[in-house]
Amino acid sequence: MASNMFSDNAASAPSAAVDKDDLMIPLIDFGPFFTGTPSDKHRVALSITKAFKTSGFLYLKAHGIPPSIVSGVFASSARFFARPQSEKDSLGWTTPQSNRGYVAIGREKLTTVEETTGVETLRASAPDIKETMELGREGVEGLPNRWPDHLDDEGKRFKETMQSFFQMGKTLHKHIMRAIALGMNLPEHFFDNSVHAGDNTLRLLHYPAVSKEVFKNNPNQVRAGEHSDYGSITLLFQDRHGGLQVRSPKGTFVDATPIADTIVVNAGDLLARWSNDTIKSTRHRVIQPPMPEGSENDASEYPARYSIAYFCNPNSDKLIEAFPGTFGGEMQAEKKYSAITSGDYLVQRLTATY
Ligand SMILES: O=C(O)CCC(=O)C(=O)O
Ligand SMILES: [Fe+2]
Repeated sequence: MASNMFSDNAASAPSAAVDKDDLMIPLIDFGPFFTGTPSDKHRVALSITKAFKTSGFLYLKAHGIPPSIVSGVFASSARFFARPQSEKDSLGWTTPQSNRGYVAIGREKLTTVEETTGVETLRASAPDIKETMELGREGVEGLPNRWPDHLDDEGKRFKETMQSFFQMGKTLHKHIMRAIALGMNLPEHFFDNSVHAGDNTLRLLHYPAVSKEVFKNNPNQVRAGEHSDYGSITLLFQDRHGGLQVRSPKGTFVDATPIADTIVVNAGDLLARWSNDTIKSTRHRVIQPPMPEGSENDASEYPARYSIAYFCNPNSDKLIEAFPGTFGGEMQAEKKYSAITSGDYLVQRLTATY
């Protein structure tokens, strides 16, 4: 019956988490992808793929990582950043090839400027006000993680917590890639062998409390500069303070306000390239959070913010070139990019920003 069909569709349609200046970011329930009928699964896959093709961003709930695990990772991250600076510096990030270790405030400048000289100028005028800890896949020859486990018991627990969370992110990446495969009319397991290594980066971020003066005195000041992500997809866990903004088709920046127990998922440049630009990698940035109404407005500082960005990547040795259905055919679309391995591409991009 037509009316039933209509109400079924209406009930299952994703709601808009953000809808401003032609930027629509849906909130998608991933649950039915795991437990629903094949048609539920297909419907979820299509809404995920549609979001990646339009805004490049979505919010995901029922993604399979329990909220208690996420809060444990946030707490462990906060304790890590509260360590003395000398301890953190002893675990410092070294090379783009490794991309592992602690990155102090001002070291990385996220930007859209591809040339290193431009990055240098920006870094000098308005460095990102953030510190990060980058954690990679374990067991890669010559590229060890910089764990604090030799420091104390807390350091040992940090290592266990992050290793276990790393595996959860890897699994979620696989499931989202399966949704994309279905949504792009490919076999569900099409990407499995391209992402199974888990060459991902778990980045813990801490944006320290900052005096309001800092932003007032420098209009270019941000917490993290405008950029797009480099890999396949990013799983972003935010705390309750906002500040993340996504660039709209109109060129404005629109708040991606935190929604409890959801993650923000966005497509990265490698997925855009892999999909022959049918999927969008959208620019975003982090600014000072909007201040809540009331007494906090009088505070002289913006509060600290923590986030967790789990950058998913194809296997390092995977040759990335347009996948089937995104070139040729009726649209007569050309392959827009030459093939490059995921590992080489990421090193190129990281070299430009550090
Ligand atoms: O902290 C955030 O909310 C976003 C961080 C981010 O975009 C990044 O590290 O690539
Ligand atoms: Fe990002």
